[in-house]
Amino acid sequence: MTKGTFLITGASDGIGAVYADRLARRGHDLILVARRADKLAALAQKLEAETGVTIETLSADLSTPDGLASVEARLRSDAAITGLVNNAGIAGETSLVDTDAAYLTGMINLNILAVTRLTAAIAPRLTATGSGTIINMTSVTALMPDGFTAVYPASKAFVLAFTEALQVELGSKGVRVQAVLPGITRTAIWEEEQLAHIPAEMVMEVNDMVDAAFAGLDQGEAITIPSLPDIADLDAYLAARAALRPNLSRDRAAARYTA
Ligand SMILES: NC(=O)C1=CN([C@@H]2O[C@H](COP(=O)(O)OP(=O)(O)OC[C@H]3O[C@@H](n4cnc5c(N)ncnc54)[C@H](OP(=O)(O)O)[C@@H]3O)[C@@H](O)[C@H]2O)C=CC1
Ligand SMILES: N[C@@H](C=O)C(=O)O
Repeated sequence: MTKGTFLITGASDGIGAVYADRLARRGHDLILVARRADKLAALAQKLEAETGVTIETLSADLSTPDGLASVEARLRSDAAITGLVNNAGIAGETSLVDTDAAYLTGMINLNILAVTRLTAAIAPRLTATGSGTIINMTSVTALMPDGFTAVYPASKAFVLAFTEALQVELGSKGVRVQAVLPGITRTAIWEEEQLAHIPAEMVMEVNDMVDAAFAGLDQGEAITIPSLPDIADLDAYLAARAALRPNLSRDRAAARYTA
């Protein structure tokens, strides 16, 4: 019996390439998406030979309207696709004032718009069958935007909020939705020079990160932070946020604003 096909964005390198490896070894057919067709083809050939699953590659620039539309169309129409890993993303900005506006637009298109539209493209089919999996790659910077750069952490905070909302909307209809928040992970998103200046105990190897994310998925976690030693810390954070909820919308301003 088929285990269903996963479409993975940003599968030509780094975290996405390891997801491809792990999902192939779990018996899933794959559709690998990224811009570099040669890298996708080489990975597909290797994994097909090693695992026997069927792997297709789609070369697309997800920061462009045409590239995004081509992958969206596939997600809408291909009933074999039962899983989506929204992984493609870029960082690389410097300060807001020094970063080219076109670069920031590309980052927002890829990190936010593509994640939104690809999820919206697959969601109707998954909710109709009451099954399937969506994995969204966010970042620990979603929880600590201060002290990093401005747009990248904000894009990842979007993905986290988007995913948490979908856990209610799609989760109630049988779709599994996971947010993965890696810390610093050794991939080409970082220059070697940058990693050399970060304490080694803060840098996770990419295989370890993805294996932990799968363990979180298998344990039914909605939010997986591979490096967080004590899950009670995340629970406390979420509980503190939930405690605000009853007072976040009221018919009168707080007394400190009206005295
Ligand atoms: N590494 C880290 O420390 C962390 C990473 N993350 C997130 O993990 C995800 C993967 O990052 P990582 O593996 O580290 O980065 P890499 O740079 O190693 O890989 C990025 C992948 O995205 C693809 N990609 C980039 N731009 C586009 C585009 N315009 N259209 C389609 N595909 C594109 C790249 O392929 P190609 O160039 O062939 O298009 C590549 O496959 C990102 O969302 C990142 O924000 C989160 C937290 C920490
Ligand atoms: N991708 C990393 C930053 O560039 C991160 O999310 O920590």
